[in-house]
Amino acid sequence: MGSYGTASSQSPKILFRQLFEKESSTYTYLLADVSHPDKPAVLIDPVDKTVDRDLSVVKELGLKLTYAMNTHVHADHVTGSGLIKSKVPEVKSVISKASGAKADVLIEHGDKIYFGDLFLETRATPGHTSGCVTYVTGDGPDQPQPKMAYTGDALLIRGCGRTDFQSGNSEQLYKSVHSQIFSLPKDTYIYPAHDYKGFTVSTVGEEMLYNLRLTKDEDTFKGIMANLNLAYPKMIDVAVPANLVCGYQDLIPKSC
Ligand SMILES: N[C@@H](CCC(=O)N[C@@H](CCS)C(=O)NCC(=O)O)C(=O)O
Ligand SMILES: [Fe+2]
Repeated sequence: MGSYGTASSQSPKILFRQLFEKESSTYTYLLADVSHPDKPAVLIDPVDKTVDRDLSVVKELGLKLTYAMNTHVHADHVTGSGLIKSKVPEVKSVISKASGAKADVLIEHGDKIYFGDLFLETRATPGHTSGCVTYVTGDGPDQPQPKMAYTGDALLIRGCGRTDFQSGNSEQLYKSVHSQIFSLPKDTYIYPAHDYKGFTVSTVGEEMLYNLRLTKDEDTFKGIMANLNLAYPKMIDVAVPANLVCGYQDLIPKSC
């Protein structure tokens, strides 16, 4: 298991911002350790179209962006990671090794990404795509309470990511959510990568009771997922190839 980034001896204080990109209904999350002298920050699931907005917030709050992280290879929008790296070269891109995508840091289950004295722990949650991960704020007395889980498209509020492309597998998704997300403390906040109904946040306990798909038994869940009949995302043919190389590769001088 790997740990990326450095820790200091200050006691950490988390800054949290939930940002929205309306065309793809994507949430981007900005987290920082504001008690650390450098105020190191991470962005989870940035979108190319809103990179300038996100970097303005980072600047206005006096943060030092260190990682641009993705929960998976998105099919409906182009990640902002590549564009961010072209504008702030010291930022490192992060995605799972299992995604097959390029990035500076390829993480696996159990790996930790540190920003100041805070960290996000990686939980492999495949099923929507084979490389999906959930990032969970660190456990332990010096880590923020209550906990937060950035679930990408594995678990949406009252729903979940579809399983009909990018090696999606409903049986795998069911197991991922039950073993890796529903096993977290019930007061853990759930922050998904998308919402199409106006929700912003949920909790593990709430989803265990009210999720319209994951509260069912496995066979019923598989039946629901096989009959969603959703149109393919409009940008899939552009977004997936671009996201496999971390976004807009042509703007980036060297590696992704
Ligand atoms: N209409 C959108 C695509 C909507 C969509 O397919 N969303 C995905 C998540 C992004 S890959 C999904 O899993 N949805 C599950 C659901 O139940 O809606 C577009 O054209 O971009
Ligand atoms: Fe997705």
